[in-house]
Amino acid sequence: MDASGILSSPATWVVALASSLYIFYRYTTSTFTYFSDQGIPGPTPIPIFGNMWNIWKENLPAYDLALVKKYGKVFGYFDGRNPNLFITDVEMIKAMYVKDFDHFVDRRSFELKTKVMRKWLALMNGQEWKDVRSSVTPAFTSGKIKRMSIFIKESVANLCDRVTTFTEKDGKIDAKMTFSAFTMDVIARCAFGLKIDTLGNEDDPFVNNAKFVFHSAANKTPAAILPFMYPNFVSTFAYFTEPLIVTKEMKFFFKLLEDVLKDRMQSNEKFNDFIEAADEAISAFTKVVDGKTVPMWNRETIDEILMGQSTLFMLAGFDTTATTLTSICYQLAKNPDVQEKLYESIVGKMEDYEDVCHEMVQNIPYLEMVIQEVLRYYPPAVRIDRKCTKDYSYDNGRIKIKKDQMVTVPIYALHHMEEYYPDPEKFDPERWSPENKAKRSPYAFMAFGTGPRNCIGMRFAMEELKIAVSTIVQKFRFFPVKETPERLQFDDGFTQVLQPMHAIVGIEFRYSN
Ligand code: HEM
Repeated sequence: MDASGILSSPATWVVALASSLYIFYRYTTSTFTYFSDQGIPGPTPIPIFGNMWNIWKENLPAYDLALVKKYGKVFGYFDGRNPNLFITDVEMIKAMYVKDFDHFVDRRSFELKTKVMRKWLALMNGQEWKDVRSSVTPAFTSGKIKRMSIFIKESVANLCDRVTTFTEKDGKIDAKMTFSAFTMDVIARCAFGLKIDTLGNEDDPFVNNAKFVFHSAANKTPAAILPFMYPNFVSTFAYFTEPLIVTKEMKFFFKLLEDVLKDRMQSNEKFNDFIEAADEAISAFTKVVDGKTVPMWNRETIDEILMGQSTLFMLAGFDTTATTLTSICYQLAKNPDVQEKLYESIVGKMEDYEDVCHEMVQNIPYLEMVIQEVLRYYPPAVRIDRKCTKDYSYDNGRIKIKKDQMVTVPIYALHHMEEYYPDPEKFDPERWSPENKAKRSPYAFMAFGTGPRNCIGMRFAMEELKIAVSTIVQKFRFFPVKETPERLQFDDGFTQVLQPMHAIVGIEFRYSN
């Protein structure tokens, strides 16, 4: 038979198809003995999906907790064909996220090519990440945050007006909606230099575009897990895949910032916001070339880095902080003793101050304890990960981690482990008294991550939370109403940030108001 005869034979096509399927099958399953060869337990993976089949329909916090309960503190998991070691062992967390950080500098990344997003700190790798992180860090010093606290206070004043209206009209609030409007207002002011009436104006393009960016329906479809299972596919076919991530709503914010930066170039005004602080910090970052100290980047690159961090500020800071405030409000409604004790602590501190301000919120131990317990109970980021950048061995070779392997800490599950937090489903701020805190490893609390790649916005977030809580708890009292759920529920789906649902609580003015 000649070549054309062979090609047209059905048998050839059957063999070719069967061989392709076999090769594909082998490709998607060839890694599946990676953990069992090391004696590490874990759920059984299936071809193509690994352990991620149906995860987009799950409730991620409950899913992770069930895995930890079943397989223990160290287990193997597969994102598609990619091994991912899940750890809730505090010594391992310390080793990989802090002590041997130089093996785990990177986070999972999708190598985006789109301008601005490719400069997002959260997605950058290696030396580039180190440079940008070092250059942006001075924008988050206590002094810079104090300057930005003025904007937070203005937004809190708007929040109180809005809550007053709800109190008079309905006697209850939808906490997530109310606090989302507030955190968006803070971000518009601090990261975009804009004073928009976010709280009152639902038609504002800033609000509408942000809503779309944050409430992507894709989290509940298999599309959400594609970049996790096959990141190289997403990078290789970036032309087709990136428009799914870089939507026109996202581009709205890039354009907005570009315009803000252009305006600022022509102005000598001082703004005291994040853009200004970050611009100063990034522009001042230097390198040494031929013995001479010169700026690290040219103006064009500085603008791109700046826009990257401002848009990331919005993505990383909006929902996380709104979810935390919602959870605080819910727990105060459900725990009146805690609420009263918090009220007394804040009012006691106010004796030395005319108004809630940066200095006033710095040292209120019980406020800190309540926020810590809320972040323990409901950590907004469900999981964090690191990518191994150089082969690594733990505990004298008992566990081997190869370059490119992922290591994940399921934060929600870690925070609900009996071993670290006895009676973990009990909301108890006393866990954070200095004596109780000293008994526990600091690595059992990961709400802001840990090590050199932890949350860069942590101090800003804490400032925002403390100013908002200190102000509203003095004026209002929260309590459960018939719509308040027995347990706070979170939306299903492969979401990176907890999404509280039906967080309706009653609200009344304090008598002293
Ligand atoms: C309650 C509020 C917040 C929580 C719970 C939170 C939590 C986290 C967590 C868990 C991480 C990963 C850390 C790790 O991998 O070790 C992270 C990273 C990050 N967060 Fe936050 N965050 C909050 C607010 C903010 C705010 C307000 C900003 C911006 C000002 C921000 C900016 C970032 C950035 C840029 C990163 C990536 C850092 C890097 O890769 O170097 N976050 N955050």
